[in-house]
Amino acid sequence: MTKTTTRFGIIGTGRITRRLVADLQSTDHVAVTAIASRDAERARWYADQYGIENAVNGYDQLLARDDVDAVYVSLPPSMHAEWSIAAAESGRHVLCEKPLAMNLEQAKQIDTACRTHQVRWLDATGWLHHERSRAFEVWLLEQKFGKIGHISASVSFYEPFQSGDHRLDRSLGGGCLLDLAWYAGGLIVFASIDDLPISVQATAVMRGDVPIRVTALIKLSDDISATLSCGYDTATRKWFEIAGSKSSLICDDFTRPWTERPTRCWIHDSTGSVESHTFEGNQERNMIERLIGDEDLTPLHQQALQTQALLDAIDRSLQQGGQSVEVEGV
Ligand SMILES: NC(=O)C1=CN([C@@H]2O[C@H](COP(=O)(O)OP(=O)(O)OC[C@H]3O[C@@H](n4cnc5c(N)ncnc54)[C@H](OP(=O)(O)O)[C@@H]3O)[C@@H](O)[C@H]2O)C=CC1
Ligand SMILES: O=C1CO[C@H](CO)[C@@H](O)[C@@H]1O
Repeated sequence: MTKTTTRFGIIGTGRITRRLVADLQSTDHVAVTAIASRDAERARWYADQYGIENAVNGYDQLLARDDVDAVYVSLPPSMHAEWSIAAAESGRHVLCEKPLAMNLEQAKQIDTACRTHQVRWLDATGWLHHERSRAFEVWLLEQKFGKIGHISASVSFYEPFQSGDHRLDRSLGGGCLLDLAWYAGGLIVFASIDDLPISVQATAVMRGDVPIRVTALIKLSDDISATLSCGYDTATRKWFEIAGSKSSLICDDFTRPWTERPTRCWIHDSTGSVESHTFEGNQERNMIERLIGDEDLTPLHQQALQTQALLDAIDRSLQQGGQSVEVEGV
């Protein structure tokens, strides 16, 4: 894409839309021209509230407009594939909320539709685009921590759900597996470099048919293991650790949703020395810039598909009573 303005249309008016709209509007070469809701009055309210020129009644009506170059799909997970594919088929670039889809098959369909229609896509997984993640990547590639033995990722928020919250509705993609393990699983995939997850054993705490805590033991190779734990039942926890033969990286704030405050990580070695690093930046703006830029996004697409494959395997293990299952290669 050139440095002309990319005009975004937003589909959905949920909680996260309120946050991302500001990041879209404050990114250079981006304008938000329209927002669509299932409800005309809600679209009007959002448009007025956030200074968006056009309020659109119905998602398909947004795709029929000629002032939209890219679509931000901000809907419950069960609707991500349908509307991302529809956006791609109408020639629009796609920024789809996390989790990319309900499963790997749908995720691949989104990727294929975007390739076929030659549009760019990203899932809106902010942490991947933080300055800190770039530093982690460099450290991993230069083997700063020595030989990796274990990776641990944990994401929890205590959720006193409002009734009707889509996160408690399985048919809409509710539950912490898709919602929160997307973050933790993504981190494990990100940190594993060439040793992608190969098998998984998982257990869950359920509320009705929806997992509200998921814990998984993941094998990356014969000598690398990972643990993942996510839930709605404990206070906020966003923990990530990469333990290597020389040192361990510890980060206690890795998803950093919705704030621009500085974030830290620590590297502990076996002599007891601790190195501290502080990072700043707006991960969401970085993400939007990458989407509208001309960088090859294939590695980020692979990361998303591999994360989705890991979540599929965790789900299969849960359905099989916690048995060890293989992770499909992507
Ligand atoms: N990147 C991040 O940091 C975050 C990402 N998310 C992700 O964003 C997505 C949306 O989450 P969130 O904003 O919390 O969701 P909300 O439930 O607050 O909003 C979802 C929106 O989707 C639309 N919608 C369409 N059909 C339905 C339906 N059947 N039930 C409920 N809503 C429907 C509604 O908009 P309308 O009726 O106006 O059309 C609604 O406002 C999820 O995939 C979630 O995982 C969430 C929080 C943080
Ligand atoms: O991605 C997310 C970040 O935090 C929320 C907790 O309030 C999650 O439920 C959400 O989907």
